[in-house]
Amino acid sequence: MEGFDMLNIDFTKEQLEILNETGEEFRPEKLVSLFSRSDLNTEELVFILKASNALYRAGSPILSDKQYDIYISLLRDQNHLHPYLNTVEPEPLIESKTVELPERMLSTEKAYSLQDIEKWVKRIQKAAQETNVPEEEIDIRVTPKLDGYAAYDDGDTLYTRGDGYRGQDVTRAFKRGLKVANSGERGLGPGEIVIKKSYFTEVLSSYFENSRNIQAAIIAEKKVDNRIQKAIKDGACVFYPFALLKNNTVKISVLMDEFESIVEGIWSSVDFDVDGVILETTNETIKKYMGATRRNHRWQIAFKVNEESANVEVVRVIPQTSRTGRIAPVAELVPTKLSGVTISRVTVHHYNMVKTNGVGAGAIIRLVRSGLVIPKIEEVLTKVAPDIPDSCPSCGSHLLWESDNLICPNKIDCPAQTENTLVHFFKTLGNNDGFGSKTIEKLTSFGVKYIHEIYSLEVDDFLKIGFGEKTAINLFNQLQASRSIEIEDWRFLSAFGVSRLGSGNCEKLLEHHSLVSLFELTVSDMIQIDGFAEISAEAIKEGLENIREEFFKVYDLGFALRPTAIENTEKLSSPISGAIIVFTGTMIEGSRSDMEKNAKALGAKVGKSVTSKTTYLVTGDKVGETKINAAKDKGVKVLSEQQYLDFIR
Ligand SMILES: NC(=O)c1ccc[n+]([C@@H]2O[C@H](COP(=O)([O-])OP(=O)(O)OC[C@H]3O[C@@H](n4cnc5c(N)ncnc54)[C@H](O)[C@@H]3O)[C@@H](O)[C@H]2O)c1
Ligand SMILES: [Zn+2]
Repeated sequence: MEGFDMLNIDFTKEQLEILNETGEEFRPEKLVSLFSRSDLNTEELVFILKASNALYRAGSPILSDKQYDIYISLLRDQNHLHPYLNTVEPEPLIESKTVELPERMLSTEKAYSLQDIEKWVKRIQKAAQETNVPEEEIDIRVTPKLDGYAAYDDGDTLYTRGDGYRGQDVTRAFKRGLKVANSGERGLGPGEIVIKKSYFTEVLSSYFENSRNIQAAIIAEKKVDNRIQKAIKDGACVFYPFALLKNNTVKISVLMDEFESIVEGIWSSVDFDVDGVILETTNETIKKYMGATRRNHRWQIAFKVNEESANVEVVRVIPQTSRTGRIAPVAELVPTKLSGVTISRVTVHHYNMVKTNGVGAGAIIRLVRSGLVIPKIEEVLTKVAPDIPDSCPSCGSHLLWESDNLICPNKIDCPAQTENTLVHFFKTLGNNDGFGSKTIEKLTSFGVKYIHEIYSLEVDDFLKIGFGEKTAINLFNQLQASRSIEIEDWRFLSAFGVSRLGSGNCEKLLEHHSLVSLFELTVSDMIQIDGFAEISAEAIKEGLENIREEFFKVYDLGFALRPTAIENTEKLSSPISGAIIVFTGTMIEGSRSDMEKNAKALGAKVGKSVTSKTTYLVTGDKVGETKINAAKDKGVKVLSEQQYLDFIR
């Protein structure tokens, strides 16, 4: 059967113990015999699933996720109503007592291919049609799927997911010093307990086999190991609420076109174990309409990939000078097939890696490709003495080390840097054709160095440089088009390729300041804006200073720039801006979720339950005296729905 040939059926001592402890009759010999068969009946499939789940939850999986999910789909084919498919796979109990969860916690539907995602997108679009939601209003939020221990924080109690309805009280984890990621507050609902990958590798990996063992220890009743206690104190273990996750939210119409780069970006956006990405629509009407099965939300899906790896020989490592002068080491490989495509080159992180890991001709590396993601070097199996260049392959300048990187310091006339900067400009604008690396190479060989010089070229000039007549006219027309077709001002700015000014940061800055005024910002202006730390603000300021002259030469040519909307000032001037509000009880004038959304739009934060940090408790109908008094005791101001509405109006 496909996907099962690499199955490891030697049980470890730990796995045998786990199977034993479940108290069920999961005999290892029976499992082994079932694993080798492809004609399983329903009962046998469920046996495999239950036993594998027990091993997986205890931190010692016997199957890969893909293999497990194949068994799930076999069971679904035989009986899609089977109870095992309609529940959340249970976690082992840490102690016997369970408590009801404040909100149901579900599993997710899985997709392993683009086709699966396309089908899901179609279902969302259908739901949108049926509820009269225009296509442009469907946003898809993409977040990393954290591979930790699922938990729920209502502000007072921390719960495990349990069976999705009832979990266990593990508030003790917070008492042990566990923090909420991103210095977030308590009460943000569902999330995962996770451990920083880098910390695990550097500090814990010689003592613990995997991070799952540690996650389990953080919430366990028994005393925590000193190393784990230190990891908690160091902030390496955190509870990460999904609400705080870095996300990429895109219109549904562009999702499939940009799928690879979105997945790649999100997959590597956190320093935690990630086993996929979560896609979900954020439109409340659609969410409500689609609802959930007993196992998963229909408006959410997890994209997972099957990882493949191969040991590959390096032919040589070629240095390539990038736009910023960084020398990128590119390893040429003996062509190797991996997840269906032939791979013949892979980028090594930086030259320090080449040096310390001995990547050079003859080295053997382990190459991993996770589904669509670009392959990467997982490990260097056989090191060799590497070749470290000392001069720039493009301009011959003497290279300098700057932390992990080799840098060509020749900012002014290194052809590679010039070419890549120009290519980057036109590629980022994205509203023109023809200025790819071949054209740019030709132009620079004639001494063109700057963007504004390209814009001064006439048809005649292109002819003189050696372009054919048709191409010359086309290039000239494309230049005009690139100025008259409207583009967002953040895109225009990011086209200049200032380090740390990718499109995201450009947009964030432009939400607070106009394009031209960015050049006058001080570091302290910049760090007022959410997401800018001092170091990046300094780098951005320096970067802007470096492009100032060229930027204004280009800007003055007149582009059709669409300004980014400046952040809503209504938000900042509203009476509840910055307040933390909890809504409770049945509201009369509108639904509670609408009120919560409105409060957020007015700049407030909405909490799930009252803590000493809460500013207001807004009470609807039928709220008990005890609840109100408890809030007052915590110093929280209590408002009735009407008082609250008067207050914000
Ligand atoms: N290898 C095995 O033997 C084995 C056994 C059992 C289960 N599994 C794997 O686990 C899956 C089912 O387990 P599950 O239900 O615990 O997990 P899941 O893979 O279905 O994921 C659902 C969970 O993802 C979490 N999550 C992480 N990041 C999130 C984000 N950004 N947004 C929303 N939710 C996020 C949530 O806690 C949610 O409960 C199986 O499909 C299989 O892949 C493997
Ligand atoms: Zn150079």
